[in-house]
Amino acid sequence: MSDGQIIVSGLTKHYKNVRAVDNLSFTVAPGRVTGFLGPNGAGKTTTLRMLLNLVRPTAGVATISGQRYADLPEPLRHVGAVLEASSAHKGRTGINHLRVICAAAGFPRHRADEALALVGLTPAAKRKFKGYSLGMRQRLGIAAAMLGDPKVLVLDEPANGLDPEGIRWMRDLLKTLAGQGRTILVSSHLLSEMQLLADDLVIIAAGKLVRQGTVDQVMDSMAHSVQVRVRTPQVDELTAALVAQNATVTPNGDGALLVSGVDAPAVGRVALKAAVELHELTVERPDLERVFLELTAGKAAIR
Ligand SMILES: Nc1ncnc2c1ncn2[C@@H]1O[C@H](COP(=O)(O)OP(=O)(O)OP(=O)(O)O)[C@@H](O)[C@H]1O
Repeated sequence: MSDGQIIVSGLTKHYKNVRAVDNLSFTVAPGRVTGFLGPNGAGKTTTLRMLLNLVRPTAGVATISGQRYADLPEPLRHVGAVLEASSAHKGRTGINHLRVICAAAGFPRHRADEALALVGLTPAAKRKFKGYSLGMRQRLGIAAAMLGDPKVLVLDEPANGLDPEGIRWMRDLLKTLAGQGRTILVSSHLLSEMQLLADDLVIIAAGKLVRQGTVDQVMDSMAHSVQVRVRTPQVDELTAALVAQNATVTPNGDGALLVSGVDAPAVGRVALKAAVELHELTVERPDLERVFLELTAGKAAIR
């Protein structure tokens, strides 16, 4: 029951004419930060809402630690969720907002202080919510989700509105929580964010799974776009030798060559065999932004 694994299996949600989520299956492991990534309208929020029993699936099932959310004996102690920017009674202080939730959920009152400290809001404990910045509201939302000390944390676009320092803070917090063995599932439509935040990625487009794996695996799955950057004083000899091995060679304009179709060791071997001197041999990995665009292109029609 406490393993914290999330399993999404054949999950489907149809609204009138829209297949918001379409036979989606993936797993989320405990002890890791999983980025749930997709362009706007891909179906992320709908998926998270089905996971949390807020939307009824048309088909399929989502379980947390082997049970549907609705069947978890103490859901708030098992799963914390931040689905949109935290809202609270405007005149209430941050600490009182959390104490009210503790009282309603039956959590000990001291959890409010602990959760506020966890998100670094202790100095603003007695300030009213209406004076909180968007970043502070996001932090308060996470504090509220953590009140039950949950094994699983689900966050929908938590970095929205955060400045770079706020995003850094969020990354450190989520990595710490994952390091404690918790399952962290965090959605975003922004790649740059996920590149910083996530260990694993689940990428969806138009309600369907596009890729799942570690950040590195997802990158490697796009191996055809990996290029080898090479520099040599014998450009013509090396180009001819590589082309003979079916590699594609493109001058980079700065004196270097970009080679695709063969990996870096192969370029080294070809150069050695052709007695070509190398001054540089590096792997140019595509950035996640490019991978993401390639993966979701054409599937992410604006809906
Ligand atoms: N209650 C609803 N009724 C009808 N269509 C809906 C409803 N909720 C979502 N949709 C549609 O389902 C699709 C997926 O929406 P969803 O909000 O899950 O995507 P998302 O990936 O979270 O996108 P965003 O990042 O823009 O929030 C969209 O086309 C959306 O318009």
